[in-house]
Amino acid sequence: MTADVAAARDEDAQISALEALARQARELVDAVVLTDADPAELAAVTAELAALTDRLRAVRRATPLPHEFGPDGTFRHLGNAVTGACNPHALPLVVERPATGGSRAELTFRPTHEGPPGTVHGGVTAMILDHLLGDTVAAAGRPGMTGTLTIRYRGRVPYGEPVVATGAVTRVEGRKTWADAVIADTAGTPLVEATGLFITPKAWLFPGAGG
Ligand SMILES: CCCCCCCC/C=C\CCCCCCCC(=O)SCCNC(=O)CCNC(=O)[C@H](O)C(C)(C)COP(=O)(O)OP(=O)(O)OC[C@H]1O[C@@H](n2cnc3c(N)ncnc32)[C@H](O)[C@@H]1OP(=O)(O)O
Repeated sequence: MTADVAAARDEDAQISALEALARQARELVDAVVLTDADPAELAAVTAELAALTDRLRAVRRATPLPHEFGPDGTFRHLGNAVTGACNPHALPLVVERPATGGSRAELTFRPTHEGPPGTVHGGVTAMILDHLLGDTVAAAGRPGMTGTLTIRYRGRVPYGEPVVATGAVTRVEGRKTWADAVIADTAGTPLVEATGLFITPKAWLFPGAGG
């Protein structure tokens, strides 16, 4: 085994272990939101969690996991707030890019995403749509930063039930790209609609230009 292959296997093992930790941390958050344990039990669990937090902090990175190209050549950001498999905060959203164009994701929100009673928080759905729009423009070869994001909340988004998010580019002009996205129920009824204007930074047109 060459040193390169050994290093790649070490990295794979590190990432798999981090993904497992992030999944468990999501389970923990869900358990916290729904627990009905008594105060003594809550205090005991809190003390154990404080000890675990100290153990993780003992070996600390300076920054979250980087944006990078994975072993299969595709772009990945394992620490991303929306898609990052190693980020407990992430849903995580798994985005597909259908051959017909645009982006698509099936997702199920959890009680931890609740805003109004029985309804997913509007900021959470906006975050998902922002990311899906960003992926949609990137899939069209026009990666960009969100310039504006307009949301129309048409119906309550439930948690605990699958919904589908889809996005498509609608217009391009110079470094600007507009796209629409929607979260719909499985019957196709739109619940939240979004329009975004994305601006491709000059540096991304000519990577390395720095401007
Ligand atoms: C090597 C490439 C690597 C790429 C890798 C990507 C892979 C992707 C893969 C997977 C998908 C990931 C998906 C992520 C999705 C998440 C997206 C977010 O959450 S983004 C965070 C929130 N947004 C910000 O933080 C922006 C902060 N703002 C800025 O950085 C700048 O203001 C920026 C880039 C938006 C524009 O800066 P300027 O200097 O390039 O723009 P100027 O030259 O001033 O303007 C150009 C034109 O755009 C208009 N413009 C600029 N900003 C605007 C705005 N905010 N709203 C409307 N128009 C704007 C201007 O009026 C101008 O228009 P006129 O040419 O005159 O017609």
